[in-house]
Amino acid sequence: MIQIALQKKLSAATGEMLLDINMQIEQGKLVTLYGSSGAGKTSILRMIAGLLQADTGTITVHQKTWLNTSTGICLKPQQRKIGFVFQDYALFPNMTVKENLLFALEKNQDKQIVKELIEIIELEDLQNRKPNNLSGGQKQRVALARALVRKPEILMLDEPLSALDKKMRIKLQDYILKVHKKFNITTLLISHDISEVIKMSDTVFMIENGKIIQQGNPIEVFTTKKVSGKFQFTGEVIDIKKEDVIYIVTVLIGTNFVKIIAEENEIQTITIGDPVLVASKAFNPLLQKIN
Ligand SMILES: Nc1ncnc2c1ncn2[C@@H]1O[C@H](COP(=O)(O)OP(=O)(O)OP(=O)(O)O)[C@@H](O)[C@H]1O
Repeated sequence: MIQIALQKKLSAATGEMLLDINMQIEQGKLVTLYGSSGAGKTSILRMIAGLLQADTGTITVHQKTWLNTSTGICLKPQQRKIGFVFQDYALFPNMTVKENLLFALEKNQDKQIVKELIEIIELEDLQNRKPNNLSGGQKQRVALARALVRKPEILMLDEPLSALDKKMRIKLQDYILKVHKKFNITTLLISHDISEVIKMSDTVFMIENGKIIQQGNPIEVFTTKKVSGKFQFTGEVIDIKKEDVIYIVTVLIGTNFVKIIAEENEIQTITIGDPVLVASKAFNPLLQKIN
C-alpha cells in the first residue's frame, strides 16, 4: 500500500492555491490523475518523486517512510525507487538507444535488465540508433524502457502520450500496460484523455484546484448514470448524420469506426468530438455521453 498525504501552497495564475490531497494506492494498481490544467497534478508527482518539497505531509511506500515532515524524514529523489517519463523524452542525444538504457543502470547493477527491456518494448531494431533518428513514439518507448531500468517501485508518467497521434498513443498505451503488468509495478499516470483514463486505469483521481474532488473506477466517475451492458467500449464521436427519424453516429473506438443508430433523445447532448461510452445489451447498443 502507498499512502500519500501532502499539503503545499502553490502560486496559481489566479493567486495562491492550497494543494491538499490524501491518496491510498494499492500496490500493482494503475492510477490516473485527471483534471484541468493547473489543478496540481504534476506538482503531486514531483512531490512524490522528491523533486518538489511539500510544506507538510507524509509518504509511505510499502511501510517505508519516504517523507514525514513532522519527524524530518525526507528521502532524496535518488533514494526513492521511482521511474519517471515526461512528455518531452529527455534522452541523451549523443548516445544510442542501448547506451541511454545502460547509462541508467545503478552502479554494479546486472545489465540483464537492459536486454530484457529491449525485448519487451521491442527496441531490437532501434537499439543502435541515436534519438534524433527516432520518431516521437519510438523515443517515448525508449524513455519508458529507461524509466524501468532501475526496477522502480512506482512508475510515474506525466502525459507521456500527449504529443503522439492516435495510432501511436494506442500502441504506447499497450506497451505501458504490458510493462505495468509484467513488472507488477504501481503506476501513476497523468492524462487529459478520458478514453485513455478508462482504458488504462484501475482508479482515477479527479483533481481540481489542488483537491481530489472524485475518485474511483473510471467508468463510474465519468458516467453520470450506471450503465450495465454485455460489452462496453469508449470512443470519440466523429460524425452524426440524420436519416429520416433516426441518427447514425460514427464513433472511433481505438482505430476502428463503428456506426451506431441513435434516437434523437440519445444524441441531444452529444456533439462531434465528445468522448462516449458505447454499451450493448443484446443487440441494442446504448449511447451515453461521458462527462
Ligand atoms: N514550485 C512551485 N511553487 C509554487 N507554485 C508552483 C510550483 N510549481 C508549480 N506551481 C503552480 O502550481 C499550479 C499547479 O501546477 P501543476 O503543474 O502541478 O498543474 P497541472 O495540473 O499538472 O497542470 P498541467 O495539466 O497544465 O500540466 C500552477 O499554477 C503552477 O504555476
